[in-house]
Amino acid sequence: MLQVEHLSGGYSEQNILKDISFTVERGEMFGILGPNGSGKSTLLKMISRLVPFKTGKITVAGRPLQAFSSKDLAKMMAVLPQASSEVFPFTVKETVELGRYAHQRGLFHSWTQKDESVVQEAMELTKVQVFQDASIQDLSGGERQRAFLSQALAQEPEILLLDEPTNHLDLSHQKNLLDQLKIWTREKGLTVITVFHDLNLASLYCDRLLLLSNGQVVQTGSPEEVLNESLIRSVYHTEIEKLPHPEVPKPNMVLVPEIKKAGGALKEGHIRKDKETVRLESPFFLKTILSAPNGSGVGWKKRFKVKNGLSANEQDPQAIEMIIQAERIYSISKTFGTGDHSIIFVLTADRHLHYVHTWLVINGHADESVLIEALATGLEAKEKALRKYTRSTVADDGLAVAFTQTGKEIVSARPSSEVGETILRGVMECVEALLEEIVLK
Ligand SMILES: Nc1ncnc2c1ncn2[C@@H]1O[C@H](COP(=O)(O)OP(=O)(O)OP(=O)(O)O)[C@@H](O)[C@H]1O
Repeated sequence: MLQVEHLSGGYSEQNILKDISFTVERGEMFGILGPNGSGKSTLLKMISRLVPFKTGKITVAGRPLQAFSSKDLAKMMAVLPQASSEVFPFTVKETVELGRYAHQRGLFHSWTQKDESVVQEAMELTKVQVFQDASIQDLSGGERQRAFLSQALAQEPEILLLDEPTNHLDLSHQKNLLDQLKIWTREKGLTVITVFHDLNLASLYCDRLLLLSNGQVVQTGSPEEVLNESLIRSVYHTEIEKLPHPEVPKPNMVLVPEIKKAGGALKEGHIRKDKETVRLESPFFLKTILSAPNGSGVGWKKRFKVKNGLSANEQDPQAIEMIIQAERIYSISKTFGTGDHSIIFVLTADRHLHYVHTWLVINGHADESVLIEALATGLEAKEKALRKYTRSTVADDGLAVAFTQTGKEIVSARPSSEVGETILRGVMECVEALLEEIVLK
């Protein structure tokens, strides 16, 4: 539908865009990303012929861009520019009606039934009919954005060029707009080329992305290919992490603020014990993965508690609570390693080992995969130790692995890794110590 080949040019002698090439297929939703000033708007302006290019070629539906008359080009593509505070004092409906200009014929442009129905439909889709008689100057930023989108749709284009279309829109209007555009690409074959600042919206909605930096293409491809963690970090010069979206197979990029560096190393001194409870109070949040009968999952927690089933429940979203149905709780804690290279083991049980809850507090930094590895290794360690020493049946035990997310970067917690071996050894020694504790008391 659109072919851009070796495009270069700018506003003066100096080229803003340098040797840009890409193609966009009919019915595709194509996103343009890049830092401020990288040339995204300039690229849209060259495609819509608002800014001439110096060298290269743009082909639209098989024809060179220059070969289109202004009216033919307006029927082919509509542009929603970056929101501006300067607008003419037209009503919303008059503004949308301007979108029909290219479709009107004859010297005395007559307004047809078709024009009216297209305008009504465009207003309906963008939900601006309610203020169709209001002056566009009196609308909020988001309402204006929708009115101009309505104007672009009234043009009935084959290609829609959008410059940050979700700017000024609240969450539900962002979603409605992008969902609607996606439906049009699928059902009507509309081609959408859109600039995005929000990497996650681009990831969710675009079929392919183009990443610009200093007027040059850094990468084109699927969201998975373009939203590469190290590439995004180097282009945007910022700390970012890539996670899978929880519901759809698209990457989700999350900013990592500098304040997250708060923290430190935890010690056994943070643990408090008595006959009915064992508590660990961390002064900062720990990244925690939990496998427990009353709920498993990943989250940030500060307090860890094992209590006997006789005391009252506390609803504390920052806490992990495990229960032992016995009057007396036996516990053991040990530290392996030193300082910010250490693991604190805390095991709690009842006299008959019907319940053996395990906490592994790891002074170190782990990504999602290491978190999962540590949990799996912890489960394996506990099963091995308990099978060797005591029980053969599986009980309702809880296992929590918590990382301080400061200090050493842990690259693996599989059983064969250094951390994995420590987990296997530590759990075994703690089970032995726990048995001694029970026998002695
Ligand atoms: N009309 C103009 N005359 C001269 N230079 C311009 C003009 N418009 C933009 N530029 C320059 O061209 C470069 C690219 O601007 P452009 O607006 O295309 O970037 P962008 O990627 O869209 O940025 P942003 O994310 O901030 O909207 C910038 O250095 C900008 O200063």
